[in-house]
Amino acid sequence: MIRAAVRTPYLRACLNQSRAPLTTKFIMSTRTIQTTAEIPKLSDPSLFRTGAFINDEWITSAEKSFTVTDPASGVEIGKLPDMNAQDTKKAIDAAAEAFKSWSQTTGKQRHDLLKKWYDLTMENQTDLGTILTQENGKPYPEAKGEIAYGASFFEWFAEEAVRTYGTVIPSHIPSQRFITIKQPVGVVGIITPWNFPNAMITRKVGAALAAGCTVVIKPGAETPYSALALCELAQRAGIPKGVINVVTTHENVAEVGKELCTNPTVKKISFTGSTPVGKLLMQQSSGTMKKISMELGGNAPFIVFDDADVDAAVEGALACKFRGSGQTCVCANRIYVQKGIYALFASRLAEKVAKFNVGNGFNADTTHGPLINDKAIIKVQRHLEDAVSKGGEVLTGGKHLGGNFFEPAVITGMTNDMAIATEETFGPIAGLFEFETEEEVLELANSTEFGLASYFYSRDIGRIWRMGEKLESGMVGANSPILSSCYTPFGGIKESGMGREGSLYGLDDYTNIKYINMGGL
Ligand SMILES: NC(=O)c1ccc[n+]([C@@H]2O[C@H](COP(=O)([O-])OP(=O)(O)OC[C@H]3O[C@@H](n4cnc5c(N)ncnc54)[C@H](O)[C@@H]3O)[C@@H](O)[C@H]2O)c1
Ligand SMILES: O=CCCC(=O)O
Repeated sequence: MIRAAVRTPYLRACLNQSRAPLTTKFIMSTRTIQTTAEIPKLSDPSLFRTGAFINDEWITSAEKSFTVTDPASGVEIGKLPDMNAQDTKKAIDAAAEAFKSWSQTTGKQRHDLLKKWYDLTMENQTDLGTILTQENGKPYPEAKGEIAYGASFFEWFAEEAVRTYGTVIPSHIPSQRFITIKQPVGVVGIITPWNFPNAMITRKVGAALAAGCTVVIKPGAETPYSALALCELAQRAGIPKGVINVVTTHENVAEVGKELCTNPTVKKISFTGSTPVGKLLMQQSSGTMKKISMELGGNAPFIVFDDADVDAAVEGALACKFRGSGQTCVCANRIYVQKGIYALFASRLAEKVAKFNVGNGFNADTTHGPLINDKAIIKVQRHLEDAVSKGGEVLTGGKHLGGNFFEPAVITGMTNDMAIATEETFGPIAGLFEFETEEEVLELANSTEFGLASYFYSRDIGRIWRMGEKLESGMVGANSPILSSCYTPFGGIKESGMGREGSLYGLDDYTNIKYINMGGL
């Protein structure tokens, strides 16, 4: 148990002379957090697999192994083989062999298997949620929610598997006819992060398998057990040998990644993670001209106009900024609030954030879990200290509570020279910037190399259209803080990546269009 008192000494009466008087008060909080908890027993312990999964075999030994730890307690969860380029090559070969028959199955056959996988995932939702909370730390209800979200991609893409329609193109030459068909690209290399250990995999693998591709997955080293549990269920669903392979690694990640990107048998790389790693993988893949999908970092603006429903905007900011303790690529990073409601918004937001219960994700009253590791703690501390050193004021939170726990914070008086203005925090700090006009905030919102998600709150229909069209991001939430679903296209522009996951577009990333010209008629 860790106790932390947050004492903030004073409040400026106004943010500065020209601004509206600030009625916001600092929120004093004394938090007692529970870092340990009883972990529920798995009703099916065989879901906790202790080996990598290659060609339908569980591989428990390698030259080296790595340890996976519970980010809440620091307790070791288990060890897994730290695989290398040679192991990766074996997985690629297995996937290539399996592709020969899997690519020839009908859409209906793939539908049935994906649907079975979906059913098994939902039947085991609680156990999968337990594994996920243990390795990622997110609160148990949120983890079980992720399992349902992740499974929805199996269901959606099962239904899409039977709809990979081609086209008939009206001919301009009497003796010829033109058609297009969609074909699976081949073996896909999939690299995913730790923040959604289940859903970041399912939305790629669901689409890949539905299209007729086979896969080699490299999950986040912090959260590999969720990926392995999915493989156990895929095996039970009857998905054939070699169609899904998981290479586990930590220390050898660079060589495993390089093998996936340079091996000519792999025809596509689908990556979710940071922009610098995404750029490296693109460079490495260029030699074999692979098809690429990149779901990369963000720096989402969250804009609240004077004409917004302030309560809805506060609730939206709470959900959008603090989901997964701020460790979500689509989390609000820069919160812009118009001058007339700045103080009101700040005070209401801080009041709610002060009531969050930080702790071990398995405790029933925990609303926000730990960050993933000490690197994440160091980054949020750096962002907070940088903001404070440049004049930002912490209304609530901002303390390192020990271990990987950080007290969710609200900071006012944010300025554009602060790190949060340009860097993705990926943690629980809500920094509030004040603005005056729509033009000004639009320019600020778009002044980033990222373009994943943007959000705004307004009740002016003209403004809703204008902002929706002018914000430079792949996804925009207008009075809506959560964008993700299997039905809608997820993805970014600019340095947030390329490609779309989920939705009617999701399968396209895993198919090639072939044009066939039938002449001599
Ligand atoms: N756009 C999205 O859909 C989305 C979703 C989740 C996370 N993200 C982004 O991911 C980042 C946080 O995740 P992270 O810190 O795990 O990112 P990361 O880029 O460090 O790691 C992501 C994955 O890449 C692997 N990796 C790291 N170096 C590699 C290399 N040299 N070769 C091959 N693989 C390598 C990691 O082991 C992990 O599996 C944030 O920037 C976040 O915005 C984006
Ligand atoms: O972290 C990025 C993905 C989050 C989501 O799918 O909503």
